[in-house]
Amino acid sequence: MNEGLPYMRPGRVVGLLGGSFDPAHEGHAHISREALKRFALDELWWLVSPGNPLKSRGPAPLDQRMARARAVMDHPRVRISDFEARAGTRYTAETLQALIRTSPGVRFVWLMGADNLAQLDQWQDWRWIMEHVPVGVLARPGQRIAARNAKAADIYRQARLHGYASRLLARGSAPRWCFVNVPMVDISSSEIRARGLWTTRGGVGA
Ligand SMILES: Nc1ncnc2c1ncn2[C@@H]1O[C@H](COP(=O)(O)OP(=O)(O)OP(=O)(O)O)[C@@H](O)[C@H]1O
Ligand SMILES: O=C(O)c1ccc[n+]([C@@H]2O[C@H](COP(=O)([O-])O)[C@@H](O)[C@H]2O)c1
Repeated sequence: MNEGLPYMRPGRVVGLLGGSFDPAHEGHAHISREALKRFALDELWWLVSPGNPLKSRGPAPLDQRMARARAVMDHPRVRISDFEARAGTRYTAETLQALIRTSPGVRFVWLMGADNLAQLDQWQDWRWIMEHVPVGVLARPGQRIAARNAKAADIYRQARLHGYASRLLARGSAPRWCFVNVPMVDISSSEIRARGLWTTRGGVGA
């Protein structure tokens, strides 16, 4: 049972971009295209979260966030998935365990923007994540210093792969992570919400 995700042959490399996507925007699409190239991914799956465990405010309804995500990211190698809601997982470590169980032999890479690297040490079982899944981090405006000072980056400094070798990220075993300095797109979901372009009940604002 793969909870709605496609069958992937063992050995294929799948990047996972988890997020609230409340709403999805061009920044997500941009880092996805960059990640496909920079980390030599075969596919990339957006995991539209039922809700970030660290955020107190609940996001817009999942079906509306999924619909917006599909409209923003139309790419033959990117899939938009509600795997976490289907599998009943919320924490990333649990989600990764479920994915590894359902897709044996597939090489997963966890992807995130630099802001999330700075907070990674607050995630549930974050060391398990680092020890089991390679992590690709993409530059985000204003987050360079926070990412550089991240506790996770310091603890796992020996496991860091240089940006120029990013295409090898999934070719070795964890712990292994890589920060890539991609061109940056300065946009966030919170800014879109603040401008009233996405209502808290979902959908495009009036
Ligand atoms: N403009 C961007 N540049 C780089 N990474 C980004 C960008 N926007 C989002 N990301 C990354 O995409 C993932 C999902 O992001 P998320 O859905 O939380 O969007 P967000 O814009 O960060 O939302 P919010 O403003 O509500 O925190 C996270 O890993 C985040 O770091
Ligand atoms: O597992 C955790 O403890 C955890 C804590 C915070 C965030 N995450 C995940 O990080 C991803 C980005 O979250 P967000 O809300 O910043 O888009 C999303 O997949 C979340 O489920 C996971």
